[in-house]
Amino acid sequence: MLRLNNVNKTFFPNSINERIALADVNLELDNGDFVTVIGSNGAGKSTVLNTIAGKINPDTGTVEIAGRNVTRMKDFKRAKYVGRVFQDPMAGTAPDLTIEQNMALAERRGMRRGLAFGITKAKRRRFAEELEVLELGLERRLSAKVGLLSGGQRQALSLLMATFSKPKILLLDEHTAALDPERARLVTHLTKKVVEEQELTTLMVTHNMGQALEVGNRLIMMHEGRIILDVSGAEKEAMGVEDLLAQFSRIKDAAVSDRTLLQ
Ligand SMILES: Nc1ncnc2c1ncn2[C@@H]1O[C@H](COP(=O)(O)OP(=O)(O)OP(=O)(O)O)[C@@H](O)[C@H]1O
Repeated sequence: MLRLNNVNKTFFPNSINERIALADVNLELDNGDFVTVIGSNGAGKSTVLNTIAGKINPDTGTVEIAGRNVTRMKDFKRAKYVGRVFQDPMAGTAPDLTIEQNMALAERRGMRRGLAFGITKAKRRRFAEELEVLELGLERRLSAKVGLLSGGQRQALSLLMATFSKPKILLLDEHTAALDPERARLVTHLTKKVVEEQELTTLMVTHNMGQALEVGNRLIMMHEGRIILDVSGAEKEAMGVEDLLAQFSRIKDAAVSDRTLLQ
């Protein structure tokens, strides 16, 4: 479903500010894989997501989504294959538009832009049904401005909107990091539910080790632009936070990110 082949990315090459963000990254995700990504500061986690989304062009290597080489495809064209939720609850939704207007826009993602929202009765009913899944009562607030929602409600809505057009790959970029623990738990729960129900292929960056172990069927750890650990299935299930910390301590000079939460 997703394939990164020998992807390299260096920022400011041959200068004093040179940063090797990705060094020969090879990664293959099968249909329905839910992979959590952890790593040290500057390990390259966001750069991996940006490369898949087309925000960053790799220097060398290729990106394939659903068997198609998208390496040089512009990000807005790739948007129909890629759903993404960011850390900032403000990033995924438009605060001055209503819930239903936001959803109508999300539905048009990857299609020709137009200003008309075209919200019919049938569409409104469908949006309400989609929102019911979240169990937050948002289905009764379709005409409320999104700016009035809490951070957790906005992230839940962003998650729903990101998965609207059945993306080939869902990218979650520390999407619970800015939420308080209770809301983070709620959004984590919703993430599991949405990903399972829609059988989405998902890559989730998190700085929370407990969360990285709790969700998904596979976990990768990055350090200095490389994937240094890749565990799945029973091996992942058997792992605890202390095992991840032990992995970090085995790497010379590596320290867990200073934002790391153990659970
Ligand atoms: N747009 C950019 N311009 C210059 N350097 C960048 C850019 N984006 C990332 N880098 C550098 O590339 C390296 C990898 O950064 P990246 O943001 O992918 O790491 P990360 O694993 O997401 O880190 P963190 O957990 O600290 O957010 C770092 O050295 C970073 O400084």
